[in-house]
Amino acid sequence: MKTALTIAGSDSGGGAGIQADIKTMMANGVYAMSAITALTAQNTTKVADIMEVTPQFLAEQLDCIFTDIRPDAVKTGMVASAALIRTIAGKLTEYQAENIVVDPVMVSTSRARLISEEAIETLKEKLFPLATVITPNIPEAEVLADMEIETVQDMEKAAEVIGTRYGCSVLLKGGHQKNDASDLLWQKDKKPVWFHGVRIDNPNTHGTGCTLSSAIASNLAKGRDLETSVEAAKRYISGALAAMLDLGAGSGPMNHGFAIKEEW
Ligand SMILES: Nc1ncnc2c1ncn2[C@@H]1O[C@H](COP(=O)(O)OP(=O)(O)OP(=O)(O)O)[C@@H](O)[C@H]1O
Ligand SMILES: Cc1ncc(CO)c(N)n1
Repeated sequence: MKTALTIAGSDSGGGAGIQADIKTMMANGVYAMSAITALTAQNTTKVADIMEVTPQFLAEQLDCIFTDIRPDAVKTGMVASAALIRTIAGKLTEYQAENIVVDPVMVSTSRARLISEEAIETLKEKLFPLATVITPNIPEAEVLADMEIETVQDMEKAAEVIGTRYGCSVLLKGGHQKNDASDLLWQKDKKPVWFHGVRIDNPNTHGTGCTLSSAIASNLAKGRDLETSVEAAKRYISGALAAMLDLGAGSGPMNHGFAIKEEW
């Protein structure tokens, strides 16, 4: 069985972060492992508190994982501080990790800030150059490209600016667009590719970013190329949203197990 690792924060509400990642990896047919960067006390309406692990403890988790079950792909999510990002970059380099998907998580769906200003700089400098692909949403891409994004043309420009600036492929997610939910993949020396998605009328989108990046990592772990992996991930997230789970008082989680039968 192929294996995947998520390096991210725990969401006590179960819809985003480590919990979304593990559910997604399992549903996509790979063995899931996790290195936790922080605990969040969180539900569908708020992030009440955050407790980070120390860089040393994160390093110990990564050592245990890589010296035993080698991940075929790695996904990184919420990493709030520069010291933790440096630890991750160091360990991924030391173990020559492959198929790395970096989700530059900055703000939760419930609008809580999940990264410090200083850490954004470290993310750009240390982690982006190691990434097979980074997966910013529109607000994150605006920060990374220093420009406003309103139109499809703006998305194409921003993806090119980010990819050229940081030397990695970029999947600019269009979940925050008004009309559709199409994502753009920019790769060096290739034509940009649009992955067209129909906007599903579902207000429960907690954890969509975590889920998409984990589904991409799962497919890369299975040996698929980046374009095929994004296409499969898009199908998976559309299915999870279309299942119309409705839990919690805020923007609720998706049904990650929509394709799993309930009875055995
Ligand atoms: N209503 C929707 N219908 C269909 N697809 C959607 C919808 N909302 C988001 N998506 C898709 O979900 C994926 C994640 O995109 P999005 O822009 O929501 O990420 P995000 O903002 O990082 O998520 P998060 O809310 O976890 O921070 C993308 O493939 C996007 O196109
Ligand atoms: C732990 C965690 N990671 C990522 C997100 C972004 O959705 C979140 N809300 N919580």
